[in-house]
Amino acid sequence: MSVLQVKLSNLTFFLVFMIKTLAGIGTLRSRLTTVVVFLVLLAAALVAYVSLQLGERQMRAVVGDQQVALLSSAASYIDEDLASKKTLMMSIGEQLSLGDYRAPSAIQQFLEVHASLRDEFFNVIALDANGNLIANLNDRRSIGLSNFSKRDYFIDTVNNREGVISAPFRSALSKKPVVVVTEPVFDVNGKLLYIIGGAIDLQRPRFFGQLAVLKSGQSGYLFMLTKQGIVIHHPDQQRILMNVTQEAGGAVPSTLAAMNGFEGWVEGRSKKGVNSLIAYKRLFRTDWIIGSVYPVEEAFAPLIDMRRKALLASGGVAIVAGLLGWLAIMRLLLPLGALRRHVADISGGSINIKVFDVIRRDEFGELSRAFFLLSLQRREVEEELVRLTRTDALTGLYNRRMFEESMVMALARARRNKQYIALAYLDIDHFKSINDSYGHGTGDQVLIEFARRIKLAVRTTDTVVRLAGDEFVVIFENLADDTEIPELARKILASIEPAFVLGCLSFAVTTSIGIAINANGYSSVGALMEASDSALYEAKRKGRNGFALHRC
Ligand SMILES: Nc1nc2c(ncn2[C@@H]2O[C@H](COP(=O)(O)OP(=O)(O)OP(=O)(O)O)[C@@H](O)[C@H]2O)c(=O)[nH]1
Repeated sequence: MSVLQVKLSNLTFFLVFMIKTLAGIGTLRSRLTTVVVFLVLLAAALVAYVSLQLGERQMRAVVGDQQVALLSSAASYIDEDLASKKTLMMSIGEQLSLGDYRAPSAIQQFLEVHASLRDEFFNVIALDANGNLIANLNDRRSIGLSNFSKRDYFIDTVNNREGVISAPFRSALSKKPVVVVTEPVFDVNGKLLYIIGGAIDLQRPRFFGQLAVLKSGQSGYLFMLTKQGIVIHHPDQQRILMNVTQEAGGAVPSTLAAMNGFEGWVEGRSKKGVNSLIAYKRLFRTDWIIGSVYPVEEAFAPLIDMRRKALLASGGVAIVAGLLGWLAIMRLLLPLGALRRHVADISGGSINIKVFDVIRRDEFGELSRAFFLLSLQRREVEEELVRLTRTDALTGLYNRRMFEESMVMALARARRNKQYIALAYLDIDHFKSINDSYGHGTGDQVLIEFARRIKLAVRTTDTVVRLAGDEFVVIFENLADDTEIPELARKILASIEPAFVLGCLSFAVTTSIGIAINANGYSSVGALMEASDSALYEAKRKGRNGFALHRC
């Protein structure tokens, strides 16, 4: 599984976890806050991640290019050094040739006289055309004891008839790792007289001393090897003259690439397994390769520090933005809280539906208007239900239930105002025969018309009730005395007297009225009902279409 796949699967897992968590969070406010904080965190993390990635990539390129530039300086420094050594050898060869130095002792003396050679070379020797050692600046005792005709640098110089820079090797004379800069000396006829060679000690700081200064950071270092992989310079002295391809583990891939001509920088593991920026550059005068190793950990130390700071900064930004988001949501959702309270109040029985803010133009306004309309409809339905439970469906008068409530209150008022109260009990005479003669429907019409006439005959403050069937009651209030009662009864009888005209039918309807009177309201509903009932019985007994009056 690739790193990207791992990151994606982690992100998916995190998103699923977030959705499940959100579903479990109670209020809309807390869900919104969580979403905002989460999105801000995600955005901050993404911005930080992308910027760091871009920054890292650019920084890698800058540090890598810097390494190559560094190596180019080091390469030209070594090229210059080799060139000056070669020039010196040519000048020595020229002087030997012009001075016609032939005798080995003369050559030895010449070398010893030119002490400045020691500044540039570890040792200078002269070999005759057969490779025999004929002069040795460092040790004249070894003259004549060695032959170097098998050395590559000797063979190459003889064959090329010009000076060469040898491959590195261990000196037979000094046992030190060296490279040799040669120069052939010819007589006037072009015959090779001898070869002089200046040895450079590869461990001698002077030659590569400057390279140490050029290394990057504390843990970075420079190294040099030949195209064939022989180490010329390395901080680990043990590796000098070793061939990197033959060492344990072999050469690292980038070094193999460099041996095949690669120049530039790569990120990879060094020989010690440390992840590093490794750069390579070819020298101009030899087939040597100079390289640099710069451990990534040190190279990107500023970047790692920057990453930590960026994470802290983005975390801080996310916290502040999340906090602001939370405050904004709390502020924006205030009307929702008020709406919820209003709905709860109305469910709990409040009838004040004006609390809804129906003027708002936003979604809360729409919601408030919807709740307002809903509450209005509910109130109307409730009112209708109340009306239905209190009124008689046929006549529209109060029903028995309302009568009892009205009577209790009327009695209380009469007591309070020290007034008379009267209860008239009405029963239509021979109503059964109306039903029987004209049908039940006509009987209903009679009941409706009867109720209408009684309503008109009494004051608006008097209460008219249909108790059941053809039985009605009227509660008379605000009576100063009992003298006006008969007049009220006669008024009712008079209102019923005109013929009932129902469609094409016209007939007379009469009623009997039993009235109970009470002074000051000190009586019960039952007592008044009983008294009015017995008065009605009396009125019926007396021949109907009249009234009787009882006090209680
Ligand atoms: N059309 C109609 N008739 C009803 C209604 N409720 C009761 N009744 C009838 O009304 C009649 C009431 O008769 P009663 O009051 O008992 O007798 P009455 O004929 O009026 O005789 P008196 O009261 O003695 O004059 C019954 O026949 C009932 O069936 C109703 O809603 N509509």
